[in-house]
Amino acid sequence: MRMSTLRVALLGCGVVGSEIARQMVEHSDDLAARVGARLELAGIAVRRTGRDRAIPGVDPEIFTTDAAALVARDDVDLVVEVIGGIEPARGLIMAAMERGKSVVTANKALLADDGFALHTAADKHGVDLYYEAAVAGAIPLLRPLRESLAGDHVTRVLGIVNGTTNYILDQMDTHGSGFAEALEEAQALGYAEADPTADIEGYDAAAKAAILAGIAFHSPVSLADVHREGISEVTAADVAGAKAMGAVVKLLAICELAPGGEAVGVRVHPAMIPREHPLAGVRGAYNAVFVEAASAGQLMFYGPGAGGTPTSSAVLGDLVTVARNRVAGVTGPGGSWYADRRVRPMGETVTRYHISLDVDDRPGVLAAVATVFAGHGVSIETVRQRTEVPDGAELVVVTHQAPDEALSATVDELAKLDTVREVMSVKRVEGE
Ligand SMILES: NC(=O)C1=CN([C@@H]2O[C@H](COP(=O)(O)OP(=O)(O)OC[C@H]3O[C@@H](n4cnc5c(N)ncnc54)[C@H](O)[C@@H]3O)[C@@H](O)[C@H]2O)C=CC1
Ligand SMILES: N[C@@H](CC=O)C(=O)O
Ligand code: NA
Repeated sequence: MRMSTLRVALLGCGVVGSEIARQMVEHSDDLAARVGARLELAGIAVRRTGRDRAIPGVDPEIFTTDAAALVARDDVDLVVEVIGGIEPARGLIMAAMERGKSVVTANKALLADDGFALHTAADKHGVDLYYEAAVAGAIPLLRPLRESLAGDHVTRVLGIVNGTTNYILDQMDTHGSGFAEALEEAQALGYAEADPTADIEGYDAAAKAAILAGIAFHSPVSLADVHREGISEVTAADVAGAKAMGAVVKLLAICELAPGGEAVGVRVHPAMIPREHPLAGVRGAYNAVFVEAASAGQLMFYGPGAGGTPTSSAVLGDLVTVARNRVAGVTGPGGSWYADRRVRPMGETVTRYHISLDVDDRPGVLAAVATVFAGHGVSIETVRQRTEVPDGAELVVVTHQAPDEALSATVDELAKLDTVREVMSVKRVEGE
């Protein structure tokens, strides 16, 4: 009996798309055996044809600049979207689903912006929408959360989910590299988004945090709900200051269920973590995510979070899954947002601070500083004074846990003290 064929439209042929096409050709027999049908590239939508599009085994005639026409073709069964961004990706995915085609995408920006509507459309049209590559690249994370942990109660997801910023911070920590130089290397290696602002300013990690929180806590969370700070203001002095206290600076995504479960907190910001913490050892563009669940306890997922080849692994895994479902005439689990939880403002988050102050070196300064902390109910864990600062001193204060709003009000008031010449750096401390 002849094996049937499923025809795939590939939208986008950049870092990730070209790798998907290459592997679909190279591993076509294995993929067919796993799916129970051949996966054939029906067309590849690109922004411009005529460039050197040679992918061995791919007919140059299948490249097209008309993505909408490709998606609408009757001989296309499945659609893979790796263009990125909001439009035209959203319109193309919606059009595909309306025509009964299952979709695989790596597009975290879109999922964080409109995941609820996209899932609603997928359910309505009886198709699959899979996006494992959208969070933490190659690492299987969304499927374990949606499927393997569907019977457990997830309370916290914490991790490093942006390869570019981890690469930059790691280069700054290990080699003392400058920010710009490390960013250029990350772009050359294909880790960074087309517009690196998305990585550097934390938008990429925030989109991933929104997706993770929505799945983990069964409640819709969008990018706008995420408290976001990037790494563009992390200085060599911050990295050195962290080193001096046996810590390392990482950009963390933290999604947590508030006690009682009525609210969720979702935040992305640079934080100091102790060097002995497992996340401190995550180097280069690698990602790592801790998931804490009531019955499972602590789980850690680790691996390559960016780059064309690793990301293609997650996309092809999803493609095999939706193709198998298509062969079996079923769809996989859809969105699960039955719990309508409030998104807690950042001020309610309980955290710790590392604050570095440039102060006058004279009697009463420490007492004045301590009074400000006490006035906001913030307890100090350690104070260290360094006297290398010209005509003054550097006070480094590490706090106990306190609400973020009390900590930021403390910093605002410290900045107004006559004896404080400058608040040099403020970093949250996590992982203890
Ligand atoms: N590069 C990475 O490490 C990872 C990327 N992703 C996601 O994968 C997606 C693709 O990323 P990359 O391949 O890195 O980006 P890319 O910028 O290398 O590729 C996107 C391609 O789409 C093309 N394109 C733009 N508009 C188009 C249109 N209207 N029709 C057809 N083609 C069009 C561009 O010319 C470009 O070649 C994005 O959503 C990204 O966030 C996800 C995980 C990791
Ligand atoms: N730009 C992203 C790519 C993967 O999502 C990153 O650096 O992690
Ligand atoms: Na993933």
